[in-house]
Amino acid sequence: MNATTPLQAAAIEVVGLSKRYAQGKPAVDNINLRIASGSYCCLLGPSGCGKSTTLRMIAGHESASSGDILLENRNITDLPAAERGTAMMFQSFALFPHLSALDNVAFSLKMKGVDKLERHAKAQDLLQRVAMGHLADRKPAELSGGQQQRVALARALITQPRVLLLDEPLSALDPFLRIQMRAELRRWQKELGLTFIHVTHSQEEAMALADTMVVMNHGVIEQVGSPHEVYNKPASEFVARFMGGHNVLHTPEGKIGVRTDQMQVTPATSANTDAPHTKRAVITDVEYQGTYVLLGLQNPGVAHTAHTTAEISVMVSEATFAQRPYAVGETVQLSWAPGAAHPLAY
Ligand SMILES: Nc1ncnc2c1ncn2[C@@H]1O[C@H](COP(=O)(O)OP(=O)(O)OP(=O)(O)O)[C@@H](O)[C@H]1O
Repeated sequence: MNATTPLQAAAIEVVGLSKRYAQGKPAVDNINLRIASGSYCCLLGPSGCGKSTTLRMIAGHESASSGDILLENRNITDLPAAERGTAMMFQSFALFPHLSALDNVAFSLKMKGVDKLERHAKAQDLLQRVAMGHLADRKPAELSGGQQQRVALARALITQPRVLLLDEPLSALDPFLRIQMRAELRRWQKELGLTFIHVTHSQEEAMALADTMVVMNHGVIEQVGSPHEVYNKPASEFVARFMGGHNVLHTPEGKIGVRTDQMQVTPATSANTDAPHTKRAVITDVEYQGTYVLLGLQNPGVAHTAHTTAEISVMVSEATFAQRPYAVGETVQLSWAPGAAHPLAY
């Protein structure tokens, strides 16, 4: 699939990019992608889908088997990592524990042989930019998670990258900190006006952060779009199921996706069978979730045991459910507005 973001200039363009580690299907299989300059792009997909390999090839930490990578129209495919104009921020920030914030930020300049006075001045300047100037002498263990993230950001920025690459930067954090940190990442990206490419396996994280989501599976791109587009119009059964909140139904017109909150439940009557945009189903689970009740349903005639998993889920508001509660075993009629059904390509 060709994935293009029109109008804006591309910071990164990937053309026919593949990575083959061994015999068999490539880890990344001939992908095409344009990432708009100044945008927040999330590469998303299940474990093993090829998202980290894609990021590592952009970073120059992995060679491409074929294809090209362009950064602002410059072909960087075969350049060493340090000459590409990209920088990487790793999982849980990967700061050196024995170095101060200042020395962590100055580290890559030290490796390049920049003298101490100059590298410290540059590092201090960057720490000030991320509101950490006053804590430059602290070691990572003496900083909060949020402060560590800002040091990691300053450390990545010291090479003046055009594109910042983030490999699951939040995955090792506890859930509360993760939500705080992602809001901060998003703020810094907008403030710095840089292009961020962030790899995650979390749909929620990608939806919260991305201007553009790239959903990958088995080494190929399944869909590219804004979180709203991807969530509301999943292109394939995989995307609908991976994003969650959707039912995949087989209709005479083909496979469709319908959001679980856009299906209505009514008691089954003999009058309402077999109409378009409706389906008979039997309730197998009733889960109270607070503001809504989640009904699990199965096709009629399927034997229901403790091991049966619901084929269809429907969210009913608490108030609607209170007006007409449903019980396990009850046969109901599901219906949806024609506009709520999205055709799935495969
Ligand atoms: N160095 C390697 N040598 C051989 N195979 C590899 C190597 N790195 C990755 N792979 C394989 O390539 C495929 C894609 O891996 P990749 O790490 O890109 O996936 P991912 O989507 O980032 O997964 P995760 O979320 O688990 O990190 C997987 O099948 C993986 O086993």
